[in-house]
This record gives sequence, structure tokens and C-alpha cells, in this order.
Amino acid sequence: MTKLSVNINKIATLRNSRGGDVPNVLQVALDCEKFGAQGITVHPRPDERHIRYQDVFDLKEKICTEFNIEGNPTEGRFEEVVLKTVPAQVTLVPDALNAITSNAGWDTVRHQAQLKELVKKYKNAGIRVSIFVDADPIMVEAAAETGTDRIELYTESYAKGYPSDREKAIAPFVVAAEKALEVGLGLNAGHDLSLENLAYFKQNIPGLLEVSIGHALIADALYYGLENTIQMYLRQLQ
Ligand SMILES: CC(=O)[C@@H](O)[C@H](O)COP(=O)(O)O
Ligand SMILES: NCC(=O)COP(=O)(O)O
Repeated sequence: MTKLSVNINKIATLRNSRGGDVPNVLQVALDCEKFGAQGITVHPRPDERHIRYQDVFDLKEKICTEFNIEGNPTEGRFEEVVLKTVPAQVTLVPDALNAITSNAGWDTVRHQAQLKELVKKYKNAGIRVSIFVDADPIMVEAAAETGTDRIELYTESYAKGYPSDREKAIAPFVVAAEKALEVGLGLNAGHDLSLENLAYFKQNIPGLLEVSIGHALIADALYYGLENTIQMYLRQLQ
């Protein structure tokens, strides 16, 4: 089974644009769960441009599905907030401070020692760890050496390549997924997954445990409504 974790960053973006509490981020998260989402993902950034650190505490208290916190472990209050809230999963992402969104996976060879320390710290706190990586078997193999439980494959290149040549776009992800299974890593994926490209990804990637989807899903909800949209995404994963 592949779990759908809804990334609610975009709900917080909308709320922050007016400075009030509409839409209410916590209520949307609870509704996502009610509508069938099996997890909630947030990606607090140091400038708190969407999810605020306080949201993370508020969400942890109320949501009952799997809580996944993504972000750069060395920036802002990320480490403090994750260790205080103890989510089900932390996903380590090497975000640059000025990037519009996540734009690369870890170089797990170069950052091996740093990642080993981080993985140990979060695992000792009882948090499952996932490392965001590109679809490259060398990066996957080195991720396994850090002791991480899972990796999250960074799917932007798949999403970009899908419309013109989906077989070519998926090929490196199949290789990376097979490597992950071979070295005993759990497998997540995310970034720019959508109603258009999700089913083919799911059908071709062995052992896919979880996808986290935000941008496209929230945009689709403008047309189909949140409940319908979540059901539509869940159907792609059957
Ligand atoms: C880790 C990742 O793939 C990102 O998609 C991220 O979680 C979304 O972050 P933004 O909403 O800040 O673009
Ligand atoms: N980890 C990826 C994620 O949470 C959502 O990414 P996107 O669907 O907003 O691109």
C-alpha cells in the first residue's frame, strides 16, 4: 500500500497572504484526514513564509494520521521543533535558504558524516528518518550507510519529463527504487506529483510506501473540492 500524505504548505501560504486565520491550517489538516489522507506533511522554512513553527506544534496535538515534517535540519528552528514535537517521520531536505522550493536531493556521499549524526539524533528521539535524494543509485546506496530508515525520491525530473516521454522519465526512478529495496531502505517520493503523473509512477515503482503531495493537489482542490480531490489521488494509488 502506498500512503498519501497531503502537504498543506499551500494552505498556509493562502492564510498568510491576508494575515488572519483563513483558511485555518489545522482545520484543513483535520479535513484532509477525514477525506481519506493517510498522512499530513509540512515543510516549515526559516522565513515561515507558509507553515509557521507554531503550526507544527498545533498540528502535532490534533492530527491522528502520520505526521511528516520536512526541512533543512541545519536551518532556523527546524531541529528544536522536530525534537520537541516528535512526529512519526522527519524528512531531511537540503534546501537552500533563497530557493523558491526544494530543488535538489542530498549528496549523501559528501554529507555522509553529517547525515549519520542527524539520523542517529532523530532515531534516538523515536522519529523515523527519511532522506530526500535524487534518483541516483549511488546516492541511494550512500543514504543507506547513514542508517536512515527511508529515502524520499525527489520526483521533479520525473514530473517534468512525463509529458514528452514517460518511459524515459521513470527509468532512473525504477533503478533507484530497486537499489533502495536491495539495500533495505523504505521508499517515499514527492515533488510535483500530480493527477496526471501519479498513477504511472505508482505502477512502475516497486515498494513505494508513501507519496507526499501538495502543490498540484491543492490546486486541483480549487476545481474539484478537497474531498473529491483527495479521493481522486487515492484512486491513482490503488
Ligand atoms: C521536499 C519537497 O519536495 C518539497 O516539495 C516541499 O515539501 C514543498 O515545499 P514548498 O511548499 O516550500 O515548495
Ligand atoms: N515532499 C514533497 C511534498 O511534500 C510536496 O511537494 P509538492 O507536491 O508541493 O511539489
